[in-house]
Amino acid sequence: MPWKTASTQQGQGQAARNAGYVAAAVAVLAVCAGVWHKGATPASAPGPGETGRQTPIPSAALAALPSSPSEWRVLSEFPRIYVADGFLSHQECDVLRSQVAGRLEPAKVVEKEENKYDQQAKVRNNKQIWLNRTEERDLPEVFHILKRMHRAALIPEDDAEALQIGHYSVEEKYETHQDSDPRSGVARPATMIVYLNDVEEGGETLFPLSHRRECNMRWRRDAEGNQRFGIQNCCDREDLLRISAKKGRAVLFFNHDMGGDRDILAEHAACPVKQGEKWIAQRWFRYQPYQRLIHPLDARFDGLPLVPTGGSRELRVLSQKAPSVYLIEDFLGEEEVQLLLSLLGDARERWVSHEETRSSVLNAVVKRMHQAVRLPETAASLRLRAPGTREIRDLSRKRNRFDPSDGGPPDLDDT
Ligand SMILES: O=C(O)CCC(=O)C(=O)O
Ligand SMILES: [Fe+2]
Repeated sequence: MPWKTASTQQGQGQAARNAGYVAAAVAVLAVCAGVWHKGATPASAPGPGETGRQTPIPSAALAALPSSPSEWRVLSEFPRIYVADGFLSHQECDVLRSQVAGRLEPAKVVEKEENKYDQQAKVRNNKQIWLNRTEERDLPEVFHILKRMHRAALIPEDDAEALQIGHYSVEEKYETHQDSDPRSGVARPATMIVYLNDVEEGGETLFPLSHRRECNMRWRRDAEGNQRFGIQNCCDREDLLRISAKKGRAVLFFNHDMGGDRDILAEHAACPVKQGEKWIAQRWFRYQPYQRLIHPLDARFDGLPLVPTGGSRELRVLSQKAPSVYLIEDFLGEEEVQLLLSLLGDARERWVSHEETRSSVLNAVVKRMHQAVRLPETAASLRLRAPGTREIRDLSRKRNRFDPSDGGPPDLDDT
């Protein structure tokens, strides 16, 4: 296992330790601003509880709103790519699609060259719309989805471009590209895509990772001598990370590394749809407020736990920035708390590792912690002490490429 370092210190009685660990089932995540925000946070950025907030939704109305029971799976740590099935309900997918209402227009790319239209069609030939401020702010179904997207990415609600709804017909695609181009002043540290329908064939989101050169926008001859352009060379390859479009499935990926620089490995593409059509909702997250939209508070997920959340292990936002503080209830089960206490034994403090303990429970807890803060497993070691804390340190750039023979993501190619 990549996380390691073990040391023991003696002292402190069992009773005091137990008291300290009562809090262990609740995790408070303070996400270091330096990890997520490159440069200073603008002073004008509104935070929770500041002016502009609307009245919280009454608790009676909350029960009717769907929660997000989906678990995030880690597909890649460098770059960080996550997937959650059922992130949106089918009904929510339909609500987003219905916003399009005949407004689709050809999608554009940041382009500096002449002959823009041809170039664009070669790179990207699908259609899309951007929701407007009013739709994002005033439609409860929409803003609840947006709030959930931001909680999942651990990014403040106003740090994003408008939601896009995209559509691909047969043969429509988007060649390999990066979502972020800081040199042109377009820094999009993370992206979330939610598929709004099942695609019959094709239409996967492809991450070539270390095979980028084999998939870039050039003509190549395949084994049968056929000329194939760009991602046509890669979209049928079983050895590459391809995520098939399943209704409600979300993909979250980070376009910048943990130091804030654009990560070339986050390059990706939309494979051509072969049969059927493809609908997506896409959020491009920013480092700073972009639209200056303030969403109403939702007592299930904003602020201290006064109302029960929609489900166990839901993330509650205590503070969105400076610092970002999140709370997760029922983070550990009783059995897990007992296991951690037993690993501590008589020691006052102890660093524990999977190598040393061979504990599958510990392994699962550590993985869950990393998943919760959207950080690679190599980025920390687990220190047990009263009260229990998890330290994030050693942000080494150890590569952990997608390897299908490694267990990989289960059935991601099934539609
Ligand atoms: O549709 C997809 O799978 C990817 C879309 C995409 O990467 C984009 O629009 O930037
Ligand atoms: Fe993209």
